[in-house]
Amino acid sequence: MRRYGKHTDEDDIRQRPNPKGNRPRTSIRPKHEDAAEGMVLTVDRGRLTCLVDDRVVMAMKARELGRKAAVVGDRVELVGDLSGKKDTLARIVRIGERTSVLRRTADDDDPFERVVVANADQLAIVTALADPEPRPRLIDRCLVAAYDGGLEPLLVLTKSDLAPPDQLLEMYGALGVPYVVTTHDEFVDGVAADRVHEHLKGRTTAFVGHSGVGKTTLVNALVPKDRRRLTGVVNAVTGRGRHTTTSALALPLSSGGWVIDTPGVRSFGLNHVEPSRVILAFPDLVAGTENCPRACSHDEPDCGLDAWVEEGHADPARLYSLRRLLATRERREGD
Ligand SMILES: Nc1nc2c(ncn2[C@@H]2O[C@H](COP(=O)(O)OP(=O)(O)OP(=O)(O)O)[C@@H](O)[C@H]2O)c(=O)[nH]1
Ligand SMILES: [Zn+2]
Repeated sequence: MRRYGKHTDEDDIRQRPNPKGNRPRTSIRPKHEDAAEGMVLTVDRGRLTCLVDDRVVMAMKARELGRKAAVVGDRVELVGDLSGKKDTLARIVRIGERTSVLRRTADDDDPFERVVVANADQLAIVTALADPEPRPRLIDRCLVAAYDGGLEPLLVLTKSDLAPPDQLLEMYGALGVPYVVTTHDEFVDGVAADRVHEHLKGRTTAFVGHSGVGKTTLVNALVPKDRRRLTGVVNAVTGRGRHTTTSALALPLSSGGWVIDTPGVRSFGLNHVEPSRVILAFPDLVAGTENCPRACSHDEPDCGLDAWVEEGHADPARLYSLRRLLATRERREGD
């Protein structure tokens, strides 16, 4: 169902098969040769806050871009007033090719995938070890979204003062996902932020998490207020110090990387996911798909991976993990 009336700050993409299999032609160039490059920091009802050099510039999408929306993390080209002064508005005339896309589908039967964040290298999946209880299926779904979109996952397990991480770590051991465990006291003395920061240096990391897991506590510790002011992000967004939009928000790290905070998620629709993209995150299994039927879901009786693993080419635990992740594409109650 298309909700034309409802504005979201994410990029909706209609899934249309392309019968010729060729790439769609783009209608850009040769105009705007003098356009400046920038990065989208946040989006609020069609107004985009962009970083151009070291200035924060408000912009809107040029009509010529059509339905394609710029999202947080997009590299864009802008024309018009780029001074960043109050009440000025630039125009985004080009959206650069994306190196990665964090997508979600609002519901699994929603034909529209939404790009939430573009060009992030890493997806930090923030999960509390208690209060709220960890939800492994939500973690699995986030992992699938990361693998599908070309982001490397990082597990951030918070509130270890309330419950131990052993069980979760065992569950994700075979996947080899890097992880950090934090406690309440470590936030107070700054150790937690430093330890997480080690994984973020020079990279762009999107943070996702269920409401209440401690994501805000973590992001605030990683990007203190004075750093936010450095790029004027806080004032530029709402003037109220806390962004209240449906959009993600890019915040600069002192190490040169970016933290992209996303609104709390309750679910993570995976309608858009392609098993053929997910398996690329399992390089030890890719060679075993040679004997798979065409468009194999890798979770069906004829899948070639069973024989491959039986022959001892790969660890059965890895195939089990892959199948568990692929199975989360089917929605169950509580997702
Ligand atoms: N015990 C304990 N509590 C924590 C820890 N980190 C955060 N909290 C608490 O957990 C609660 C939720 O933290 P937030 O940072 O607001 O969580 P959030 O994920 O941003 O949640 P929303 O703002 O609802 O999206 C707060 O009361 C924090 O003080 C921790 O390591 N241990
Ligand atoms: Zn297969």
